[in-house]
Amino acid sequence: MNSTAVAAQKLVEKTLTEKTGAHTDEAAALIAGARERIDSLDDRIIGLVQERMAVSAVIQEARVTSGGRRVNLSREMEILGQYRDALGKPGTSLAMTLLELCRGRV
Ligand SMILES: C=C(O[C@@H]1C=C(C(=O)O)C=C[C@H]1O)C(=O)O
Repeated sequence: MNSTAVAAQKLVEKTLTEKTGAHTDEAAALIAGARERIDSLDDRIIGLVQERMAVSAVIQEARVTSGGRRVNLSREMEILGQYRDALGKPGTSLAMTLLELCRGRV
């Protein structure tokens, strides 16, 4: 690497360190790599939420078309319990947000 390349590389490293808040290059590289994995997981989670919304809409549509109600509270209680059992109290909030996305506010 010539001196310009070394200077450019140092600039990139400094930026990476600043971006991650790490105090060593090693930690900054680890954080940058792990953040890529988180971005990829978030993309998949968003895709799954959108898929859940579409499946939920099919169920609600079928029930409403058959003369029933859009919302089924006993089923929603089951879902809230499942998320709370798996994730603790914040799991309930997460499930409420998911249900709100899937069927709108009550
Ligand atoms: C999808 C359904 O309809 C509604 C939406 C739900 C959901 O998104 O999980 C759960 C209960 C209902 O309020 C269902 O009854 O299963």
